[in-house]
Amino acid sequence: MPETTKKKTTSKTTAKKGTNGKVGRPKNTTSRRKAAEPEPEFIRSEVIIIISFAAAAILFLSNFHLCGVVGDFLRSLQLGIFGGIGYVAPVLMFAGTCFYISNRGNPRATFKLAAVILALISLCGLGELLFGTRLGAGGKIMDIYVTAAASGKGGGLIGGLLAEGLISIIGTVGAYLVILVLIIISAVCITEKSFVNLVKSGSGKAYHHAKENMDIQREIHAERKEERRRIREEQKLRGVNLDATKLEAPEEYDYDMEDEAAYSAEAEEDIDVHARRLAAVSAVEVTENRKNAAPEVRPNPADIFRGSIFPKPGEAEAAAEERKRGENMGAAGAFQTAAQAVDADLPHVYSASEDSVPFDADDAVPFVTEDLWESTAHLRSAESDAGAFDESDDYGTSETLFVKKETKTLEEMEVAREELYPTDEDDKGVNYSDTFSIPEEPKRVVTASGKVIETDTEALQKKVEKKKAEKAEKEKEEAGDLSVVQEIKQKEEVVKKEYVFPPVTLLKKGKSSGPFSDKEYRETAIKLQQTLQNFGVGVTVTNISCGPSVTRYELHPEQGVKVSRIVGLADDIKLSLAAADIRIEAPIPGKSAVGIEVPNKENNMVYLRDILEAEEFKNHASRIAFAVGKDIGGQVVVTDIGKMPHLLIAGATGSGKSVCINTLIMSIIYKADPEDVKLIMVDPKVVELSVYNGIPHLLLPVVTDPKKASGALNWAVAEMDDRYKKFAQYNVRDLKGYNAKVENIKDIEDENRPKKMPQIIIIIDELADLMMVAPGEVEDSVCRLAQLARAAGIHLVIATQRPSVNVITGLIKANVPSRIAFAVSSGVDSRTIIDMNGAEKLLGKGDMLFYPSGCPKPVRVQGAFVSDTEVSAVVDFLTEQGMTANYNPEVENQIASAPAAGDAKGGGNDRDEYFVQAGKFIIEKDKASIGMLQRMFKIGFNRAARIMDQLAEAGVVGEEEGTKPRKVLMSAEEFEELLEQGY
Ligand SMILES: Nc1ncnc2c1ncn2[C@@H]1O[C@H](COP(=O)(O)OP(=O)(O)OP(=O)(O)O)[C@@H](O)[C@H]1O
Repeated sequence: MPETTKKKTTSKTTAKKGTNGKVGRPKNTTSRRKAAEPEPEFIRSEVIIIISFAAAAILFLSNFHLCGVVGDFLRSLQLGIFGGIGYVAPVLMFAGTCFYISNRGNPRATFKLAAVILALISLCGLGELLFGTRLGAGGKIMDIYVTAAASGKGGGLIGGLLAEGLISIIGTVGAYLVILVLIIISAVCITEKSFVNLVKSGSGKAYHHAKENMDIQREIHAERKEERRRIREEQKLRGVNLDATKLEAPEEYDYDMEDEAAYSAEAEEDIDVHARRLAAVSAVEVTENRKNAAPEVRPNPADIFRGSIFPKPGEAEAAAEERKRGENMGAAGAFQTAAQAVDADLPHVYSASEDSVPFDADDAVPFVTEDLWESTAHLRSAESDAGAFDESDDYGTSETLFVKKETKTLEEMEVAREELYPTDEDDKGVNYSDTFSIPEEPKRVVTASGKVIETDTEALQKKVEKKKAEKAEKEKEEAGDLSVVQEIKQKEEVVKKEYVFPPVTLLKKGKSSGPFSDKEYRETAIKLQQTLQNFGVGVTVTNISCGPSVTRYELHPEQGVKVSRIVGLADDIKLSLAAADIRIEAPIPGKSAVGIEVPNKENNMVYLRDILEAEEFKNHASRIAFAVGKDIGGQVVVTDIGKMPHLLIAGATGSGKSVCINTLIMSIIYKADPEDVKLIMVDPKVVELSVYNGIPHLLLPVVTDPKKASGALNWAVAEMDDRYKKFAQYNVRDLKGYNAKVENIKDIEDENRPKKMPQIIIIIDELADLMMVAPGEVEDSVCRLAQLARAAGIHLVIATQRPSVNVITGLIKANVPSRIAFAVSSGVDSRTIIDMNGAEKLLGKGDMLFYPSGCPKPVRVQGAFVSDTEVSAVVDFLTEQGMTANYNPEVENQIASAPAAGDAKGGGNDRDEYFVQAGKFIIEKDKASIGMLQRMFKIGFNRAARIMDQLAEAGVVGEEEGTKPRKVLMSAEEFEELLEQGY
């Protein structure tokens, strides 16, 4: 009985509490309590952190015997449990506590904390394996604790348990492996960085390093080749018949190995050099026999190394033949052939070469030994006597003659090359006249093959001098030009800073939308069905697509239901759903359903960053991809401006046009290099696009003056014509073809080489302002560009808030096939933009009907949003990186010098060409109105006003009278008279 009473009392109290808490208490008390609620939680966290800090400090200091008896006990406890890790355990514990408290409730933080604990345990295990004392047979686990507590070594009790356990199961090596794996796993979990990628990037770097080395090798190889070619040419100048001296190393063999793979080429090269040098050594002997016949002709050092001069008569031919036979043998064959040529003289040296196939660059080195040098000493001395080989020359020493195996590093290779070819001071040229004396009198020169050539020395001397003078003059000229060229180049270099794409982190990321409320959509669908049913229209809702700002319900009408009946019930549906506005798409293109678009209760913004990060944008092939927004199904919409090829954006003020243009420009900034895409921005509103001034994509500063704008359009027309001429010249059809062709041109040098052309996008924010100033001209330019510029890679993006027919004229409309309609006030405006109703039902704030060319019907899209702050951040990033605009002065000048719009036909102070007609018209109508002139002659306000002033000056009309029209002061006859007088 007492128990029952107690229960009752409890329940009563609970009930009371509930009542008091929720309803009974006055409102202000509740709100005060709500405000006070976070306090206990906050205080608790603070207290825990402070206490854990104090505990950690005591534990830490204990490790260093700073906390008395208790401290000593704590020390032995920590070291006994964690071993060496015990020294840092208090710090880790404190950090862990703080981390846990600040991330309470976050499962990811808990997971990370677990990973840290795992790492701690694994480290203890590793410490024990490395520094701990092993338990022998019969050893107790507590022995580890005692040892660790005393010495602080190893991994303590935890490490001991882990290490001993693992060793007993999988042995010591296994234990190491498992513990390392555990450490790596915990590191991956803590850092969330991929270990595999780390290894990959490491090996990638090694690969790149090797590749770079290979490239350098290749360059050196090319340099050598060039050097030899030059030396050969110089030799020709000296009058030595190379045809006759090329017997040992004919050109096609020696120098025409253009296409070999770099490494094998290098190997062949080395082998080749050895072979030729050896042949040279043998040639020395031969030369001795000829000494009397041609005493003055000394071999070019380079030729000695090539082994091309003075082979034994007949031997060279044999070698050439041999080589022909063994052409496919590659370097090894070459080496053998050369070796065979001297084999008879040096059998003891070359015996090693017999088993040298397959041949290898490294293998080649030992063949040319110091022994060989010693053994050929007699030959050299003979040659040196003959004056054909001088040891004192820097090319003749044993160190330089042989390429040693040690000359492997790049610098050493370079040094060796310098030594081998001392004449290689490219800039100075090869000065043979200093090295070799040219005979005073005509001489008979005997070439290697035994040919006798009569050389006219004087002529030769003159030739050399002439060549030298020519060269000096050329150098002088070049030096003169150089400063200018350098200046230009420097400028170009400054400008050609590599474009760094701004990081997407500069943009705001959208929050993930709340969970899809299935129930709510179902209810709306049922309501829809019910409403239509009430009017006798049977439909079934077949699909619901939920977009960022509207949801589309797809209805399938029953047999015999007319689509027009559903459309006619739009207002009733609106009423029953209590929706601000609905749009009916009847039928949905490509579906046998009618779509009813109902605005969402909550409008989810589509942030530009979300679209830029989407695969659709990232993987889009076009450089001028435009991140439009998300469609009704929440799918990312990305389009190619190049395919549009021109775009008209129209909508009432505040509907989102400027934001749309910003997203378009930002898409280009994030996708295209300024080398490939250039922008021209026309912003008569001044404030909208000026923020972009300075970005590298701009071809000229943002044009804010409407008069200059028509100049910019005229420039674009001229550029388009120019491009077409170039296309015709290169026989291509469009920009893509032209750029591809230009890229493949190889035979034209850099300066004259035609440059690749960028795509140009002309963005006009407010066409109406331009059309006011110079309607005729602007319309003409826009139409010309729109008709023809697609293939030339010039695209127009035109925005206007006045979708009236005198701004978006029929001509412009016909030539700008892609449209974006934002919210407009009437169906008439909607029809002006997209030739159908619908835009008047849009919700504003980026809600658009996107109607690209080739699409049968417009698609409803919620435009991406980018704020002015984000735009500024991106522009600042580009300018801070030094990527500023390199405005084209040519374009600027052209635009500045273009006649101001409106003046084009009028001309300065002169009488306007419409003066006479305007005078007659005004007299005839007896009404002097500027607007009337504008309409009649299809001219801008400025021009019409100027004509009126001229008429007033001539006395045809009176002075201005405020808002009243001017008086007409002349009759038709009087005006005729005036004209006859030559006015
Ligand atoms: N895609 C969008 N998502 C969300 N809000 C948007 C979006 N586009 C525009 N808005 C909102 O609408 C406002 C007006 O946009 P915007 O300045 O682009 O209009 P506009 O059509 O250019 O107007 P005007 O013709 O007067 O310059 C913006 O400040 C912004 O708050």
